[in-house]
Amino acid sequence: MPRLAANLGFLYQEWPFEERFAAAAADGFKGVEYPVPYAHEPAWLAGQLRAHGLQQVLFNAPAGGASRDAVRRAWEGGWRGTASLPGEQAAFRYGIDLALEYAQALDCPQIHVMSGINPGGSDRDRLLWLHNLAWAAERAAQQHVSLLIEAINHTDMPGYWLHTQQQAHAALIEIGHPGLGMQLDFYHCQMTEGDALAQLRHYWPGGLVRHTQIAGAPGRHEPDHGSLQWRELLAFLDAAGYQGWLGLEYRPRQGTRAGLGWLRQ
Ligand SMILES: O=C(O)[C@@H](O)C(=O)CO
Ligand SMILES: [Mg+2]
Repeated sequence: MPRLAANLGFLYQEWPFEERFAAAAADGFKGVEYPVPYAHEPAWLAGQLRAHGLQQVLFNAPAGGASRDAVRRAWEGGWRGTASLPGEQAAFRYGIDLALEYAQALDCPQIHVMSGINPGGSDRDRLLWLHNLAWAAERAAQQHVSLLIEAINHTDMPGYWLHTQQQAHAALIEIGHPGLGMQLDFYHCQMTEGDALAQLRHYWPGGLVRHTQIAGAPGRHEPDHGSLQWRELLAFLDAAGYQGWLGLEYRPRQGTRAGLGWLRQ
């Protein structure tokens, strides 16, 4: 079984965000991830991690905005990253630098960089995306932080630029920066490509999968609800010697603790 990280943006919603660290630690988690840390000061978040013996495994670069206030409002305002968006390069660079500040404070080795809602984006937008990622990867590497990209399905996030594994891997190979890797979310993969296990088998040899996330598909509930071959996926990662984390990024059907039973199966 890979190391498991509780995604505090999805799990433990019975508790206010401020209390989710304690709740996750009480259930035995050693790692946490969440998409949006920017409503809290890095020192406070670092204190929570220390107090509860947790490791910060992943968080997202800002979804948008070129100031602290704008960053705090970005997710609610519908932004989902700026990496492929023309006219947003100032926000993109501001966001990367802010994320790197948080990564230092939280001792977090990797950051997810979202590409943005860009339906019908052009070849030029693709070049911008690659250019932005290359710039950001180099900047992050100076601080020993890796950047990750994740394909997100269009049912949950219509118009999201990066939505297939093929698109992600082609971009990573083209950029060729060692500090850039793949966040393979089995839920999104199952929703888009239909067979997450086949995709994992296909792309694993490229060595670009650095982080994984899981939820049942469809529904995005516990992994044992739906068509995801979660046992086979976990067995594959074990057999392949996967050293990364598996983020539990699902909406529990009837409470987080009641829903942890699939892990004991
Ligand atoms: O899958 C997801 O939704 C997340 O991993 C994320 O970072 C964007 O919402
Ligand atoms: Mg995900």
